[in-house]
Amino acid sequence: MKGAPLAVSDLRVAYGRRVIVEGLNLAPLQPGTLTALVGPNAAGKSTLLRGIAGLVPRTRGTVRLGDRDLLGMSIPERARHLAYMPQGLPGGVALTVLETLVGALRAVPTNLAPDGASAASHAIAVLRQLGIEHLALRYLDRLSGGQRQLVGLAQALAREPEVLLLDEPTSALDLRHQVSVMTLVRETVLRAGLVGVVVLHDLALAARFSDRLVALSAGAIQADGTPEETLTPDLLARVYEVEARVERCSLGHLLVLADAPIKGAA
Ligand SMILES: Nc1ncnc2c1ncn2[C@@H]1O[C@H](COP(=O)(O)OP(=O)(O)OP(=O)(O)O)[C@@H](O)[C@H]1O
Repeated sequence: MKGAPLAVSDLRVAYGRRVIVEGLNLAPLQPGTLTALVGPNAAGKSTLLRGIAGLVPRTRGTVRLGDRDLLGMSIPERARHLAYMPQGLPGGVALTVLETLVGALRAVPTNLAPDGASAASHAIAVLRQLGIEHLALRYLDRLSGGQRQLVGLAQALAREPEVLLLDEPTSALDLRHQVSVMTLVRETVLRAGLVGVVVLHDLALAARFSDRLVALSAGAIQADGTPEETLTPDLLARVYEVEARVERCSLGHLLVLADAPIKGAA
């Protein structure tokens, strides 16, 4: 079990002069919990995730893991603590899935994979967990969108970092894989005591698998609480500009039913 909280304070993330997130504070994200980040298109969810990951130049504010300053670290040092899965894997990579994973593991050695042979067997084990070990020797740029997304997730999970940041890990997946991937992410976060943050558009998935649900719009936090606290018709009207109902299915999971866009909203 690992275990330091992640605290974000007074964060400012900008692309050149275009400020997307300003003065953002997040109450500490606890180890062993999964937080879903939701909000409309262009709300700033990916930007916030990239800012926390230290991937946007000149990001200001503090991102602390326990008493360690993540933004003040060098990139390799930060990579020992944090894994970030972007929305899409870069294209044009003439490597097999296994080579990609072993390369990622060898770039930041951990005690999970201290040498080449153990990196390969650990990589295969992670592929197996995701049900994609049959893709190990396939070339990355010849995979389907969903298969590539699963490989991206395998890369992020393989290192079992203390902080796991996933940007829309299920957007290209079919129903079965959406549920299996979110189950695996949640189990990994709980078992290894990781701080997990996942950007999701599917509010039912977000509600079902997260402990905490943060809603963002215009680069600012609009609600932050348990899924039940955050997902209210009022919040959905304010943030998504939609008339919606929040109900429970026969298994007790929250469902969001969007009825109509609110007239006059953009
Ligand atoms: N590299 C970039 N350079 C300049 N502006 C950017 C860049 N990336 C994103 N933006 C802008 O930042 C704003 C927030 O984008 P971001 O991708 O963070 O939103 P998001 O909430 O993740 O959206 P979506 O749900 O559509 O993926 C948008 O207005 C977008 O146009």
